[in-house]
Amino acid sequence: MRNPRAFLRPLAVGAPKPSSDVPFRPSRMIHFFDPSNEKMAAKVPDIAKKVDIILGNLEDAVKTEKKEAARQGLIDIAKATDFGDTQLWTRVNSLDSPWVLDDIVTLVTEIGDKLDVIMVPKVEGAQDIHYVDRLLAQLEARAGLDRQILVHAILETAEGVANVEEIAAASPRMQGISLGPADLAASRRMKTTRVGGGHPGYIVRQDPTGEDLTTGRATYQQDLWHYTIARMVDACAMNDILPFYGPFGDIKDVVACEDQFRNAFLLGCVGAWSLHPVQIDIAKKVFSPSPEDVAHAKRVVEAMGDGSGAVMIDGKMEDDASCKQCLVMLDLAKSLAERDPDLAAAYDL
Ligand SMILES: CC(C)(COP(=O)(O)OP(=O)(O)OC[C@H]1O[C@@H](n2cnc3c(N)ncnc32)[C@H](O)[C@@H]1OP(=O)(O)O)[C@@H](O)C(=O)NCCC(=O)NCCSC(=O)C[C@](C)(O)C(=O)O
Ligand SMILES: [Mg+2]
Repeated sequence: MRNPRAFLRPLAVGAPKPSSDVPFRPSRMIHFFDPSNEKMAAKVPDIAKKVDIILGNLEDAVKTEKKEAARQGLIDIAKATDFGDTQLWTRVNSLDSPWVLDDIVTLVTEIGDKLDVIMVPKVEGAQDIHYVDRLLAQLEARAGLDRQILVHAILETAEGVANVEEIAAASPRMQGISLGPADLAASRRMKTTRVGGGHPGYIVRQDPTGEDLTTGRATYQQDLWHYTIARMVDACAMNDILPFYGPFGDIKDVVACEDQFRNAFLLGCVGAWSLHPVQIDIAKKVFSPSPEDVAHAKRVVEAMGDGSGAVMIDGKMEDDASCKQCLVMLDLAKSLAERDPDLAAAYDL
């Protein structure tokens, strides 16, 4: 582990200095596209205007024979597109794959000035982040970049979950972590076949009221991901980096997608992935606080003055701690309002 004074020193001569703060830009959805798919790629300039983050995916969901075309496609799109204040990310191939070294070297060299964040899949411990950290510093120095490219880890192995706190703290380059429920399910040998979401078999059942065990007992579906998301949120919050729910693979089930995203939002995640254009508006809706919640937060903060003491609002006690929750809500609303004129009008801040 690096000593605290060395933590913020560049890892290569001439590399940009690490920042002590992760920029908290609006990050409600990370929209995935396959840069080797011409139809998807053609939509990127328009989609980029609607999303907070657009991500060129090079890893799973890109066919083996298209890996190099996807890498080159992302370079071409990045060079040809003005992304405005939308963040450009990529997901590179996993660190044990034959493609990742060329992914990182080529992308930083060619479009390092345009890339905000590199998402690294299947991160298992701090050692994976340290490897990417040093490599990026060397490449940034060689490319003459004046700002660091940040790193986002996907939590998608049992080992990664067990080490999530050390992953979150591994480098000042860490921007955040996403849940990868499909690979994580496989790694844990969970008996599911889905990409995120619930399962009808994962339930609790009401106690029997008499001798009859088989009828009249309600069942309640439980959330398979609660433990992992909560643990990820804590690891991120304690290190001032950002937690995200990952993908929801049942594209047609927009209702359950909204539920899964909202659970993550309420637990502390700042955003989720959109795999299909239909999921962009779901994420925008869920990860933007409602105007009612923002109005309530404003009332509480105004009534609390310097934030100490206790007051009654609408029959409920408000104090320092509820005031702090309201400030979290207002900070988010303000940063979203700066980017989104409709929200600015709705929030009236
Ligand atoms: C699901 C799929 C196959 C349905 O694709 P489709 O073509 O069948 O859908 P569609 O409804 O017919 O599409 C309508 C139009 O939208 C376009 N379109 C469709 N999607 C997009 C998109 N994302 N961005 C931009 N455009 C898109 C599509 O090309 C089409 O264009 P057209 O009208 O001109 O014909 C397709 O949406 C897709 O491939 N999405 C991305 C999938 C992906 O990135 N998966 C990897 C992330 S999840 C993951 O890796 C797991 C994780 C974390 O690692 C772990 O849990 O372990
Ligand atoms: Mg995966």
